[in-house]
Amino acid sequence: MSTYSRIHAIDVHAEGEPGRVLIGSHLHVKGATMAERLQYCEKHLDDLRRLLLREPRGYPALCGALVLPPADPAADFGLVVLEQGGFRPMSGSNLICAVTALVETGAVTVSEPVTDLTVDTAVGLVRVRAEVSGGRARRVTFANVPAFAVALDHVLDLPEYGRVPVDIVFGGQFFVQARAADLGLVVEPGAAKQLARAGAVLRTAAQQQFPVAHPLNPDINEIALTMIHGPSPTPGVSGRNTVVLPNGPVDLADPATWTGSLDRSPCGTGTCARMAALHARGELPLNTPFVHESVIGTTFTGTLLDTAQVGPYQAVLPTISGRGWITGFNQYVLDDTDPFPYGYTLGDLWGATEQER
Ligand SMILES: O=C(O)[C@H]1NCC[C@@H]1O
Repeated sequence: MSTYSRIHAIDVHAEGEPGRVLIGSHLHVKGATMAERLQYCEKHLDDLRRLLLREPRGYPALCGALVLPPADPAADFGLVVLEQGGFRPMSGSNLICAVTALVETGAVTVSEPVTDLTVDTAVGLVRVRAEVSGGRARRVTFANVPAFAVALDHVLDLPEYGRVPVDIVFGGQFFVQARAADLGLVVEPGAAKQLARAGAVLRTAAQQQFPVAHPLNPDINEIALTMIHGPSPTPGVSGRNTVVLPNGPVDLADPATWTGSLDRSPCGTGTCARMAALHARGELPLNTPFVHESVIGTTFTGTLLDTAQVGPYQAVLPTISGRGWITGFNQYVLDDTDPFPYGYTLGDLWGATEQER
């Protein structure tokens, strides 16, 4: 007789970006701090991440949010983010997905018209304000951890694209950010494949050519994502961007591996990082709304509230505001006879084929 493991998840999207939210998972994630718990997930829960995000249960654009008890008693819950590239300390869209799921299922104490929450993450506490009416989270605004520019206009050497100036910036994760025009691209849905391709090259080259480490948490030391940005023709919008998430290993010598998946949302951590770069250039003052549009036309609104110091870096304190919608209440199953307990990827949709059993 075969047996099943069952995993309950609430599927949500934040301005188009899907996040599979795990609440009450009963996972014993060990660690005195969220930074230690993130490391525990990396060491012990990667099978679960792959099972949920890959085929046949997941798809390349899918992310996830693991809701945990907070390590800091000042917080309401702890958050560890699951992406195709690995576990992550923070994510704007996934935080909005988690808050939407928690509020709308009554898993946190909800008050209308505003529910205030504090989220414990591996990079610090994040204060959240959810606008709630009729039991629904209509809008989620969060005050992110400090964002800062590590380098502006650093020139990367890229195969095919040549020498391209980039910003290396932190907004809850480390980003390499480049202008679309410098890659011969525009940020439009019709260019999705070319944007994903360029994003994969930029991230891999940045990882090889520009080591990073967060001054307060040196274990956060990976350029996780690429942002490609440009102007927007939409009235009232400050700029358009897409973030490229890896969904398989990339080899700069093998163009067949230059793939990834585009963030369907305007990317919360990426927008914070982008605002930090603009502020460092004197192009975005404090208290000025920055409306960032995704490749599918959804928006997050960011604002810089103040400045701060993070180790040697001049930082800014950003807020991001956006909306989430529940798309499903699901129970995923792993049968112990299933030949793919870690899921799998196939090169038609993904960066690489991986069918480890
Ligand atoms: O909003 C964000 O921050 C993210 N969306 C998917 C990739 C990033 O984590």
